[in-house]
Amino acid sequence: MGLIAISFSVNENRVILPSSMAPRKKLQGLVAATVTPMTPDGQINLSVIRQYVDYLVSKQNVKNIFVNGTTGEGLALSIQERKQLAEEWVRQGKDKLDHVIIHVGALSLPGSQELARHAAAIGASGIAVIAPFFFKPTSKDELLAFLREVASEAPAIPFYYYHIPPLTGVKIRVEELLDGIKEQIPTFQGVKFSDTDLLDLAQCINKNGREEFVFLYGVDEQLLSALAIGANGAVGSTYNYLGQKTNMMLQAFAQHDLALARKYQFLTGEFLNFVIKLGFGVAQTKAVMTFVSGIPMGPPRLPLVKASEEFIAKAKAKLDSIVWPTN
Ligand SMILES: CC(=O)N[C@@H]([C@@H](O)[C@H](O)[C@H](O)CO)[C@@H](O)CC(=O)C(=O)O
Repeated sequence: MGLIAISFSVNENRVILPSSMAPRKKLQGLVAATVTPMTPDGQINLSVIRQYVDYLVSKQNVKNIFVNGTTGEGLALSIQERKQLAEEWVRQGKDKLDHVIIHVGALSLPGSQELARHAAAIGASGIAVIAPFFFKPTSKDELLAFLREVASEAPAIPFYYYHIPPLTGVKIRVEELLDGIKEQIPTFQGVKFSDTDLLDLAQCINKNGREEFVFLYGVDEQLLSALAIGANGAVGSTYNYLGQKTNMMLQAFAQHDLALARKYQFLTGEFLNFVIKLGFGVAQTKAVMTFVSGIPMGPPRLPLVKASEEFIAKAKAKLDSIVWPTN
């Protein structure tokens, strides 16, 4: 990361990352959507984040993270907690990670702006924002206006739109949103596309070019299809514990070994298909990540409830039973 030395007793207006310090390496490949570790009594647990970073880098070969997103329960955290987590991830990621993207979306514009200023001040590599989803934008212009007001609070770091209509209910097509977006948001860098509408994604890539913007796909079980139409990489929950396997898929795809790439995708799909049938979400991701990494991720926050012991036993048995290609 292009970080400057900063003090972490953060006065958010004190340190603004100049554009020359922004990371030069384009965001691509895998980005782990981190879970937020919590103590058994439901407080955020910053003490394991260092271990978490080391685990991602050394065991999963994943050097990009997306903090406080869906998997990170960002919308279930207080502004203060989100800032503390962002600071700790940036601090622990320094000299180890390539990109630390902080999700700063919130239901209120001032909340989102405050988080955007904070992310810039602590040296995050970029920010991402979902569409507000209680009072929803009903048109491209309304959504763009909200995003612009957030992005302008962090004018020196890249901005990504986080498209996740299954959760936000905001179904404005990204193809439409991107038309002329650079004039409105000069820092606009790309999209985290967490939807199954591959026609929309394909149109975005076709019209804008994957060289100009970055397109990161967010439905892990369908990543190979997105790569085929030109996605630059992916942000997702499974890269926390299947990052190394998915990296093998990316490598096979890059080497035009489609048969091998498919094998990896089918096996990831076999696991996800199995757990989705059992009931799979953020709580279950925390449980899987706990048993795979050995790092205690703790329970989710209400209204989510922790995964059952039955789920954990079945998911573990399934994952252990998968025979991955040896190449
Ligand atoms: C709805 C949802 O949580 N989607 C996940 C996926 O990684 C998802 O867990 C995976 O594809 C399994 O279905 C990501 O797109 C979310 C994400 O990247 C985030 O945490 O911000």
